[in-house]
Amino acid sequence: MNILDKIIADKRNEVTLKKQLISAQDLERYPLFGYKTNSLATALRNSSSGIIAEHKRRSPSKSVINQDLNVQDVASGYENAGVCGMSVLTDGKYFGGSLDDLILARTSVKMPLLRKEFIIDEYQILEAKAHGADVILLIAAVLTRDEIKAFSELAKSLGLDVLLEVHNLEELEKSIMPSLDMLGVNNRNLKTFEVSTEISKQLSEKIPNDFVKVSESGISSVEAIKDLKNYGYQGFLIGENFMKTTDPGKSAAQFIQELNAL
Ligand SMILES: O=C(O)c1ccccc1NCC(=O)[C@H](O)[C@H](O)COP(=O)(O)O
Repeated sequence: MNILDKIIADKRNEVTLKKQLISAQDLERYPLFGYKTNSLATALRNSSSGIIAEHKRRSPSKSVINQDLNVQDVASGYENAGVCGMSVLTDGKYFGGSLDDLILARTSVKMPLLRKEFIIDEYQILEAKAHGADVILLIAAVLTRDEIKAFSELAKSLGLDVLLEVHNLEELEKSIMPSLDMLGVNNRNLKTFEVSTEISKQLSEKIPNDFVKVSESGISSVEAIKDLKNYGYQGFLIGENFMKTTDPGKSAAQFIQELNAL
């Protein structure tokens, strides 16, 4: 069983339990459910840097990255640095995140927030909305085309943007549909955990121009971004490179300064 299969098996149990505790109707009564969302896709189209900075305490590939920081400080630091949006990992078991992190980030910043989660049920989309997200992630590797369609249409009806993530051409070809806003190529091989932006480059010409192209994972240099921009990428999801430092906001600010100077 690869890591994604393990995460999804645990997630199915987690969602079943959560649904018994809080109903979908209850989620719709949460104060943040009515929050007016901001489009990440629009922010990326209008940005020169295109950075989506992630809050990531730990991961299956790196174990502990940084457990000492306050999510509100990280969020404010990223916003002050001028990133386009923030990704907040809400999985607890594998990434040390939570929905509380999402709420805390929401109360600290106005920029678009991505709920970075392994979504396998419409319930989690309502949860994302109820906890202040602007964007959800859908992972093609763990969803059927019918699920991608139903989940993305639900998200759009709630005013959420949808980032669809793929790892290969097969996943990309099965997923393309108008209810998606951004197509993300994940550079991390989930079998070996190796990262290479080559896959983003290879798939770039297969992604129709109607979607904002996002390259995800393993990005640690401004040169890599310059290179990816030549392949049409407008969004760059960066976690570990900022989170491994004592001040992720400051690291993001320096990174953006370097990028602008290229
Ligand atoms: O990061 C992992 O080890 C990982 C393992 C299994 C599934 C997903 C995983 N990461 C989620 C992400 O997509 C990344 O956190 C995100 O793209 C940022 O990546 P990085 O800049 O390399 O931290």
